[in-house]
Amino acid sequence: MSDLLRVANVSKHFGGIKALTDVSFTVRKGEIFGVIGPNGAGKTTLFNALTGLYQPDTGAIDLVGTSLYRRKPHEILKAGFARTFQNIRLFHNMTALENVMVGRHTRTTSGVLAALLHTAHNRKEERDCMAYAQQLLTRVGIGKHTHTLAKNLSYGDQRRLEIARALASEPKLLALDEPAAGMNPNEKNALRDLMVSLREEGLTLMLIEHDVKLVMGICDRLVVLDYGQKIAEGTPDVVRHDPKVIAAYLGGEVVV
Ligand SMILES: Nc1ncnc2c1ncn2[C@@H]1O[C@H](COP(=O)(O)OP(=O)(O)OP(=O)(O)O)[C@@H](O)[C@H]1O
Repeated sequence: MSDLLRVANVSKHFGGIKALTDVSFTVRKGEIFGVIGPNGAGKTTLFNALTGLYQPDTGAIDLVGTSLYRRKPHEILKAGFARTFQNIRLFHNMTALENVMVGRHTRTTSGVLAALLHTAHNRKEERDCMAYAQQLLTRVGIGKHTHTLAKNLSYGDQRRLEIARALASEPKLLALDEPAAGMNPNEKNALRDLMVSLREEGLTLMLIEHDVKLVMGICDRLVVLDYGQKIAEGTPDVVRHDPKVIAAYLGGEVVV
């Protein structure tokens, strides 16, 4: 498998807090790559630093040869790196379909003027965009909620809608920040099936997840953070038997 994302020596400090120190790893094309670690380990800070929400202090971040280091979030999205958020960020008073259509607009070409003038090109693009958004809603399992306002969807469905919106930008890499948080066991199973099928279609996924069983069951490889530093990297089998990981997690027991 070829390398998709190369992260080298990324650090991010907040005043005296070393949220990330010299974190390096590589995500390979077509894998599900987990990022785990205890609370406060730096997982979300890492996603924020990779996707432009935080400016890293040092390091290098490359997505198939394009540097994402200190680029703006919309530039990173356009380069092919989409994400979801730990605290769901949807347009609550817009329908599910409209939320996904917003996500699609990074890949449409009509400018503001064409939209105002309602040109033929603009109308066709909107129709295509709507059809594509509808397909994605079906793809993530909420096709019947097309016209439901985001705020009226169940928690699990809101998380799926976030995934559909991220997919609408046709990313090479999709980072999911705790997608299973608040989901019941059935919803988690559906989410796992969705992630596996996305990988089968060739998408590369990064996953922050507290459900260690889920993450160990689905990830090809993982990186483990503790106090902002990488303490382990490898397959689930390698990671779960790593003494540093065992100590960081449970103070002595093998991780699931
Ligand atoms: N904007 C910020 N300002 C100051 N400190 C921050 C900021 N963001 C994160 N931190 C600190 O950085 C450290 C890492 O936090 P982060 O949220 O990345 O951890 P995490 O591994 O995602 O935790 P959790 O599993 O609880 O979500 C913590 O000590 C946190 O308080």
